[in-house]
Amino acid sequence: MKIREISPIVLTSKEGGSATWASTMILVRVVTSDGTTGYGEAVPTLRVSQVFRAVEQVAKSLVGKDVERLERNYHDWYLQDFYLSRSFESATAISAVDIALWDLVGKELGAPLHLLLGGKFRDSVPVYANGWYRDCITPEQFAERAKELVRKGYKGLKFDPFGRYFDWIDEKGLREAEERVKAVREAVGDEVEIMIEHHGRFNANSSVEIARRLGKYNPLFMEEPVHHEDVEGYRKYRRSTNVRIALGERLISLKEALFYLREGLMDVIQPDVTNVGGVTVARKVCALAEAFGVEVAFHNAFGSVQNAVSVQLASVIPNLLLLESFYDWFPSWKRDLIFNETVVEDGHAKVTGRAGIGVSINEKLLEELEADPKTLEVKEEPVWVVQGTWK
Ligand SMILES: O=C(O)C(=O)C[C@H](O)[C@H](O)CO
Ligand SMILES: [Mg+2]
Repeated sequence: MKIREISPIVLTSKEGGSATWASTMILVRVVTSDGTTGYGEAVPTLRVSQVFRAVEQVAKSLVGKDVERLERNYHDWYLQDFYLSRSFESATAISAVDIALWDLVGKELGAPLHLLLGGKFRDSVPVYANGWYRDCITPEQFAERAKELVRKGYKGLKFDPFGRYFDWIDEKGLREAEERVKAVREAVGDEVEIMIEHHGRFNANSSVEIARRLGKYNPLFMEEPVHHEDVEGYRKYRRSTNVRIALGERLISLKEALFYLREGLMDVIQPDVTNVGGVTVARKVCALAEAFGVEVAFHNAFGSVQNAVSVQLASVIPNLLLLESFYDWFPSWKRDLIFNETVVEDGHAKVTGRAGIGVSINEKLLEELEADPKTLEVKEEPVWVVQGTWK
């Protein structure tokens, strides 16, 4: 099949998500010469209109090419884009197109993604919850909400207890964070995994102090404790703490993943299929991580197409730790968009057998939700915030 058209589509709705960025999805639709349609998803937390334009740029290099030549298509994008390939917008654009191409190959062969990738290693995917603590401020509110998750069957939950602090944190911030983490730990007991999200926003001194205060609550991992590009900071954090480190949601290429793996800076890698280079690159990152003895916990925070693909990828790799899931905290339109096909039951996501990415798209709803990208710039809040915690 030939690629006939590649179109970016921005979706939003009045029903907001756990933050401004979570109220939007950027889809990419690829239509082939025989009229088949495939879908991918790009990162919505950035400059939405620039991502939109970046997808149009990818279309210039791939329209007319063979759908099935997945590696070759990624290479042809790099050939055209290599001078700017460090651009996050460009990486998320090719990632979204790559996902749509895998969707199309699966539809052409009548095979779900997990079969194209070598078959299921597990029949369902263990997930942890994120996005659940919107408007939780006090330790009691965090604890109450955490108990609700356990009642729903979740065995892992992640949260950012640091409110508005950025780069450094003072005693007041440390105390508030510790009270929240302590309350959650006491609410869920020792059997439930808790993960501490830092959103890559602290300097190493602050993060080391945070680890000293919160390590006693046995977090499964400390996520992005320092700024992503602060390699010396990560080295200092690594030699100064004994907690497990997770990072990876900002990785935008295989070579960048290799750099962090070779430095030994993480115990858990969190590639995001919508920015690391799609399925084509995500599966290579997982294999590389396996060789380094690093476990995978895909970043999975945006929309229901990304979620569907991440469930498929998580079902096939041997070194999966857990898959992140906002699924139960999506605005309902995100679940309706894929006919709610990837429900979470008892802390596990179902692995569907539908051809391609494993879900179908509600085209009627898609038309209703389509928005003008220029109207969706995230203005007032930092992108890490979960609604209501930004006080
Ligand atoms: O889900 C995570 O791990 C996140 O860090 C969520 C982020 O706030 C989201 O991806 C926006 O950057
Ligand atoms: Mg994160």
